[in-house]
Amino acid sequence: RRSRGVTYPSSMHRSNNMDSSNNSSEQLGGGAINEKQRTLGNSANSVHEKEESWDPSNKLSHILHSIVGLDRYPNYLSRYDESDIAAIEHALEQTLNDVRQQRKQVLQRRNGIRELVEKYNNALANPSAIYDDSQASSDSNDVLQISSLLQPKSWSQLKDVLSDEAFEIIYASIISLSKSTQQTLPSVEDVIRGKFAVQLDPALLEDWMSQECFDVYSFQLLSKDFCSRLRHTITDLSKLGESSEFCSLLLGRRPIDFDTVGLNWISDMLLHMFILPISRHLFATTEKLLSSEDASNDNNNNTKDFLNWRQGYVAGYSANPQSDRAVTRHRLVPHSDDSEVTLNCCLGEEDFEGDNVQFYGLRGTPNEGKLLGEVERPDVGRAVIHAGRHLHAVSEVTAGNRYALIVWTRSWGMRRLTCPCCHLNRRMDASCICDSRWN
Ligand SMILES: O=C(O)CCC(=O)C(=O)O
Ligand SMILES: [Fe+2]
Repeated sequence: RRSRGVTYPSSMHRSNNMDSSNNSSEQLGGGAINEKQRTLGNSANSVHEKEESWDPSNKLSHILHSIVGLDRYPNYLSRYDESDIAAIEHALEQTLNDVRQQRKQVLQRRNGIRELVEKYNNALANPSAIYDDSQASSDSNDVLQISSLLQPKSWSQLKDVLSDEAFEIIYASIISLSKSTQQTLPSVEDVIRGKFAVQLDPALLEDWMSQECFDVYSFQLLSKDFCSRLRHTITDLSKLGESSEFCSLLLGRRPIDFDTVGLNWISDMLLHMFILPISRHLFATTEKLLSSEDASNDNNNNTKDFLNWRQGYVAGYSANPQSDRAVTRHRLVPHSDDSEVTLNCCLGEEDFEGDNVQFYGLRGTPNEGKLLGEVERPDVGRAVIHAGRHLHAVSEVTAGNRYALIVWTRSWGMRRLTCPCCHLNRRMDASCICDSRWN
């Protein structure tokens, strides 16, 4: 397999040999993001490295140059000799093969997880059925749901999910907004799905939220009971996932994605009720999600659209990683997320030790790479919210298991303006090669 990006040197953050390049997502432990070694410090893949050959299969920058060239110039390939053209074709074919292979694996895995969840639901309804293969499964076109964690249908059911503060703030804001616009109180379903745009008064945020360090804020979000039910559901699923019927799915060996296990409502709820309205005040201008004019205009309703993609999952850590408890890592190396704004809520367990979330500054700013602060062992149900480009790490867990609910969000509107590198560094003032002005 080609090795784009694996030539970086190890740094102080990567002294543990658990992070060696063969640490794929199927192995437990360590703190790697994926099998590629990445560092916060100077990369060897810099102008100082004298390795000058054209190698689009192994150098990401070379294949990116080809793709941009193909898009920009007519007859772009005419400037290459035949073997160089073959090298581009080969590199793109490898990428296409990666897409095809991953697509197949992703679809197979999702179907397998659907069966697993259906079996789990059957077992909840009839505890002796867990090993009974004769159970009829539901129609695969049904919306997948987990019967122990159904989407709240009423405001009083939502109250059981959220912390008291979070519920009061959301409920009061929705009542006052529907009164001022003379609408009837929306259904919880409409708010969860984003059909009713929640707006939060900045004065309420000031009372509710604390600043943990530069550009990182924390607040009570979920009820302890809900966190415990979610944790148990995740560990029950991963336990069933380790049975011989399902172990090839590697369910508890990777962070468990809410959409694949029928818990998509959790990601939707957190996006629409909290991340969007909070980001409008805290991140809209710094993360260039809205122009400063739009951000200060209270009547604009862009809030609904400015973050329009989300992925929610549970990440588990332990001193003793175990796939049947969905605790996959010891720690997590410094990284930025492929997200504009990230929410991270502590789910417990109650007695873990270590696992502080450390913040190392925003990419593209003078503080990049400097340790700015740490969030130590928050209360269960307490969340932090930060820009995805804020470098962060999770220190080693020294006792117990620790689960975190993570939601990543993106703005495709903003991402259409820049290439990934300008995007990550928020270089919106420069004319990016993706911008139509660039010629
Ligand atoms: O577990 C955490 O607290 C952070 C996880 C994280 O940074 C991530 O999944 O991107
Ligand atoms: Fe992260």
